[in-house]
This record gives sequence, C-alpha cells and structure tokens, in this order.
Amino acid sequence: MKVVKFGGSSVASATQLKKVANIILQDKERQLVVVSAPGKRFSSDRKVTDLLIEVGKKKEENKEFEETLQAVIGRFQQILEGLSLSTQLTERVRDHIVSIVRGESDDAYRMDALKAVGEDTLAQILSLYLNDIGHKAAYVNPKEAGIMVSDEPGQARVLEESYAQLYELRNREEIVVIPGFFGYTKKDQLMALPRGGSDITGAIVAAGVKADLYENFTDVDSVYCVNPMIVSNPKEIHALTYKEMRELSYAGFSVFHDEALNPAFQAKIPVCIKNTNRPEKPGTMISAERNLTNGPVVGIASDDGFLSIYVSKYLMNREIGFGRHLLQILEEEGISFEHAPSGIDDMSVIVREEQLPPHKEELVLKRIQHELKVDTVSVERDLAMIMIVGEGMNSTIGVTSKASASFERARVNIEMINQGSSEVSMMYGVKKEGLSRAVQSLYETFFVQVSKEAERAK
Ligand SMILES: Nc1ncnc2c1ncn2[C@@H]1O[C@H](COP(=O)(O)OP(=O)(O)O)[C@@H](O)[C@H]1O
Ligand SMILES: N[C@@H](CC(=O)OP(=O)(O)O)C(=O)O
Repeated sequence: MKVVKFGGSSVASATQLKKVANIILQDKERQLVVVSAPGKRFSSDRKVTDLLIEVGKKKEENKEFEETLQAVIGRFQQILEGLSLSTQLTERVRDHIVSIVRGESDDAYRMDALKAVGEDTLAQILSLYLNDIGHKAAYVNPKEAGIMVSDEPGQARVLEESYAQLYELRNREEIVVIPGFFGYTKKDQLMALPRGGSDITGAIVAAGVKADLYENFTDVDSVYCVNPMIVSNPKEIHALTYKEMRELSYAGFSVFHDEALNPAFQAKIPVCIKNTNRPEKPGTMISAERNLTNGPVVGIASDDGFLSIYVSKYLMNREIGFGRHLLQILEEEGISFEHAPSGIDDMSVIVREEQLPPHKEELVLKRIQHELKVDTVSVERDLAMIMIVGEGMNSTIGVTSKASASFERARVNIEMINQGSSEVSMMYGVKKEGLSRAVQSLYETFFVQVSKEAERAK
C-alpha cells in the first residue's frame, strides 16, 4: 500500500489534475491520496492558500474581500470546467467561505478555517473526477480519517492517538482522497498545520496506515544538491537519509517539509520525491541508510531572513545560568531561536527576522542590557545561513578547510560557524548579499570538483 501526496503545483489546473489521476490509476497500490490546494500555474500566479489568507486579513482589517474571494472561486471554477464537472460545488464553497468570515470565531481560528478551504475543496474535486472517469474514490475529511492535532493555530502538531485510527483507512476499498494541511483538536476545532504542511499530512497518513512507501509528487525530477534557483542544473540526489533530508529541508530545501520526516522515520517508511510532470523518472529516495558514495557532502541548503542578537560580557563563562536567562527573555517575548553559538565572553542568538520586528527590538535589547548587565548587546540584520549536509562528513578530514577556501574564493566573509552535534551538518552565517556567490563556490568545490576527482581516479 502506498500513500501519494500531490503538491500545489501538481493540482494547480485541470491539466495537472488529469496527470494526477493517471499517476494514481497507474499503480493499484496507490490507494491513499493526500492533496494540497491549487498552487501557482506560472511564476507571477498566486497560490489559493495565499488568496484565502488575504481574505482573512481583509476581514481582520475590515476591508472589502469580494475580489479576492472571487479569485479563489474562479480558480476552482476553471478546474471544474476543465475536468468537465458540474460547477455547482463553487456555490457551496463561496457560502462556506462567507460563513467563516462572518462567523464569531477568534481571528486565528477563522484564519485556519479559511486556509483549509483550498485543500478541502480540491480533495472533493479530485474524488469527483476519479468517480466521473469510472474509478471508485471517496473524499475523506481529516476528522473522519482521524487526524487529531494540538491546539496551536497555524502550527498544529499531530497527536499520537491519530495513528491507531488512521490505520482503519486500510480497510477502505475505494481510493481515499484526504485534504492535506489541517486536522482537528480533541475539542473538534479545525487547526491548520504549518505552511507547506500537506507534506506532513501525507507523512502522518503513511505512518498511520503503515504504508510501504510515501510518494511525494511535486514539480521537479528530484531533490537537487543545491537550490535550482541559485545554481542552474544542479546535480540530482538519488538517495538521502532521513537525517540528511531533515537538515536540508530545515535549512532551505523547500521541496519537502522538515516536519514530515519524523513520522516517516519513526514508522520506517521510505519517502520518494517524484515529478508529476515526469513520473517515469526515479526521483529521490529517502530512507534510514544509503551508500556513502560521491563525497562527504550530499547537499548545500541556504536561506536568508535571519538576524543575530550579539551579547558580550566579560567572564560570561563563569556566570551560571547566563545562557538560560538570555533565552528566557526571548521566550517571555515570544521569540523562538534557531541557533545559539557561544564563546568565552560572548554569545549570539540567531533568530528569523520575523521573530524580532524592528518595533520589538528596543524592548528586547533593553531587557537584555538591564537584566543581564552585559557589556554590549546589538542586533545584526540581513544575515543568511548556509548548511552543508552529509552523513559522510564526520568520517572525512578537511571538509571545513575546503569550505573555508570556497568562501574565500567567493570573497564572502564568514560571520559565524556552527557544527551540529550529530556532525551531519555544518552551518555558516554570512551577509545576505554574499549568499549566492558563496553557495555557487561551495557547489563548485563539493560537487563539480569532487566529480572531476572521481573521474580522474577511475
Ligand atoms: N534542493 C532543491 N531541490 C529541488 N527543489 C528545490 C530545492 N530547493 C528548493 N526547491 C524548490 O522546491 C520546489 C518544489 O516545492 P514546492 O513548491 O513546495 O512544491 P509543491 O507545490 O509540489 O508542494 C521546486 O520547484 C524548487 O523550486
Ligand atoms: N497549501 C498549503 C499547504 C501545502 O503543503 O502547500 P504546497 O504543497 O503547495 O507546498 C500552503 O500553501 O502552505
């Protein structure tokens, strides 16, 4: 039994949905299907989820939302027409959106209910289409499926008890189509997963039904060893471990959600990333182990939008509880941090820029200054992080020196280095303006040069 998930780009239009149906029907094992909301059809297009969020924001700001609502309805109408299905469903969807907007819920709950409409409607459409072309399929709402989550709007996490109920889905005879991206709390409140969370739904369902394989269909032939927006035609990765993929996803490989790895890993279900537009390609296999060939580094991930809170105080190393107190201030201000490298007399805390907007900065710095009596505290914005990942790194000498030489060649200053304790990853902080140059140079070192050396050794 296989669980297949189709991302936003795979369900963006009727043409794409026809490909999706073909893929499902090609393999009888593909019995459980998870779908996203329609994504972008071209680069300047808008994802349905983004449109739904705009409806919610307009409501919060008491602005007119009809035009955005019409854009959502228009997307579904086009898809239904393209599949030669009745467009009646769009009336229900419109009424549903209006009732959510006019409802009495808190802003956060309303926003989650709106976000869910994209996936929910698309799952109904796909199930209607499969039936229409002669194959038994059923739309199954996450509540009916048993996807129970925590009460954290927009950030919900799966509850352990979900898995036993999900197992029952194995008994269904028809193709089951489940909308991704949301679940229900024990109190029956709809709750959205983090953005990109349909990958997580797919992994939860795969773990629940103990699938043999979780296939994640997207718009690229495989996971590439570096973001294809930074290096053109980068090398494909054919095999990755869960640990490697989690590090890479977390650090910027947006092709697969990092929180989707754990359910698959725990249940030992291999994940295969494949292309809806070229399903015959082998894709990338993610599992517990792989052959450590092709050099120590398997991928280079990168992301911008970080800042560093730099704190220095003479004899910080002798002050018990300093780090805890610093992080406690951030906790009390609702700021989550990503990394916290430290020295003898100083410590940096790396956070995502949206966690510390400029209007909050003064208060946080004042608290640090006042409560910790530090010598210096400052914020450096416009930082980017680069993560070099590979299980082979902990048994290879010289990775760091090769990386440093790459930064030097690219004329990019390293602001910070942090080696993960697992030794599967090495993280570098640089100024955002040098990010592309640094990544291109690292790619040259760890992939282009390594291939040439391997060729010469043959
Ligand atoms: N290292 C990488 N390998 C492959 N794709 C990547 C990588 N880094 C970023 N991406 C981007 O991820 C995109 C696919 O993810 P996403 O847009 O979430 O797809 P979907 O709509 O199927 O959920 C690709 O089109 C590509 O631009
Ligand atoms: N539609 C949701 C969830 C999702 O997983 O989407 P996608 O498969 O397009 O990344 C989002 O945009 O966040």
